[in-house]
Amino acid sequence: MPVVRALTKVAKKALLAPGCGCQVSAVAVRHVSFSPRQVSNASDASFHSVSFSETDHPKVLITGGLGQLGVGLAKLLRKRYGKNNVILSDIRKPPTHVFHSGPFIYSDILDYKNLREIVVNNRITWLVHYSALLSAVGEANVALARAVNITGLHNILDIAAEHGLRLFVPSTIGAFGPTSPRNPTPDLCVQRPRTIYGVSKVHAELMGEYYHHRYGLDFRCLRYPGIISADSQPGGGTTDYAVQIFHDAVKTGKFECNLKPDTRLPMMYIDDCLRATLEIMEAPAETLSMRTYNINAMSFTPDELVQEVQKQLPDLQVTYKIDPVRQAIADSWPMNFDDSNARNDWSWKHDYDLPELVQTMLNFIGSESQFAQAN
Ligand SMILES: NC(=O)C1=CN([C@@H]2O[C@H](COP(=O)(O)OP(=O)(O)OC[C@H]3O[C@@H](n4cnc5c(N)ncnc54)[C@H](O)[C@@H]3O)[C@@H](O)[C@H]2O)C=CC1
Ligand SMILES: CC(=O)[C@H](N)C(=O)O
Repeated sequence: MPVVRALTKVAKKALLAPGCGCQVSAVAVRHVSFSPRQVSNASDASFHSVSFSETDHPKVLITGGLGQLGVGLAKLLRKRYGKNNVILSDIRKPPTHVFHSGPFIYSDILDYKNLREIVVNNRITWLVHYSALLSAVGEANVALARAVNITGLHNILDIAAEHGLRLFVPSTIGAFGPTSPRNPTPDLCVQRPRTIYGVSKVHAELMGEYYHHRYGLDFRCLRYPGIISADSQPGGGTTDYAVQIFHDAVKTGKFECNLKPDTRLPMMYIDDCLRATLEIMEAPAETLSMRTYNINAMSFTPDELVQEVQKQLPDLQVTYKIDPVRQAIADSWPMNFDDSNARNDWSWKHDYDLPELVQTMLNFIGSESQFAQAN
């Protein structure tokens, strides 16, 4: 598969480069007057939150923008800030409609110099860091997940701190583990995830908060539940079944589920997720009592989802063939997410519960499939 080959090549390059972290450090120290790696004591901390004036539009860069979430986020942000103020980037080739919908640029987050050029040349003020390997693909390629999710994040943090960017990095329900309280899971509790994905996301939360306190980096982070979208495909996670069921139900009337029928996980419709992202990015700093928030909308099991879909498509046939890797991951994740801090601090509120989600997904995929048949 070309994408997998490209990713593996990138990872090998990063991992085999002599002291790949040190190379980045050398670049930062040589060319930048202020670098987190140069600041020797807290009183010198001199990275101030964006010189961005609230009356100006931000200039946004989205990394890993061709995955499940990036294209939708770019569409939302472009509507608000103008088409040319939001740049999508990825290491993959964009489909034609994405390429023509606004600025797209190649960016490998493991290439620090290239990242810095993009930020400088485009006068970026906000960075949304979406590049990652998700939970299931991460377990299948730990070395690559470590490079992209951890080394890549280090590059992003340094670039954001050096250039005074507002930085958004999503975390996940996967940042919790079997020893966390699971029903519900609060913002602050034991976090001992058992996947490289989860470990890298806890690392991202802690590093972002550290850079915020140490260097004044304007770091903002939401822990997303499993995200469900109709017009973009998930990238290899544990919650992917909750997207696939809609496509299979409409196209074949049959669905094989890879999680047990009673596996309960927090989930959210993509529109709520993207709106939450916009809201946390726009929230005045003084409303944020924390820098990493849980957000939630609903929580369901495969069995409950099937029952809701069958209200619309009663002939849907469902079988279960459990994937042991995904099942073990799901069994260690939150069942319900406590997002009361987000609701109190910056008035987070979801719009979609399970019935609206199912109706919206079936309407979208159904009309798309009718259109395809007619053409
Ligand atoms: N989709 C979901 O259900 C959830 C997503 N998130 C987080 O949201 C973010 C976006 O998620 P998705 O869009 O679903 O992910 P995805 O897996 O669909 O897309 C990730 C993108 O990162 C790109 N990428 C990989 N290596 C790269 C590199 N070296 N340089 C630049 N780009 C690279 C890939 O080409 C891909 O387009 C991720 O950080 C993920 O952890 C968190 C919780 C739930
Ligand atoms: C919840 C997530 O972070 C993602 N969808 C995954 O299942 O890995």
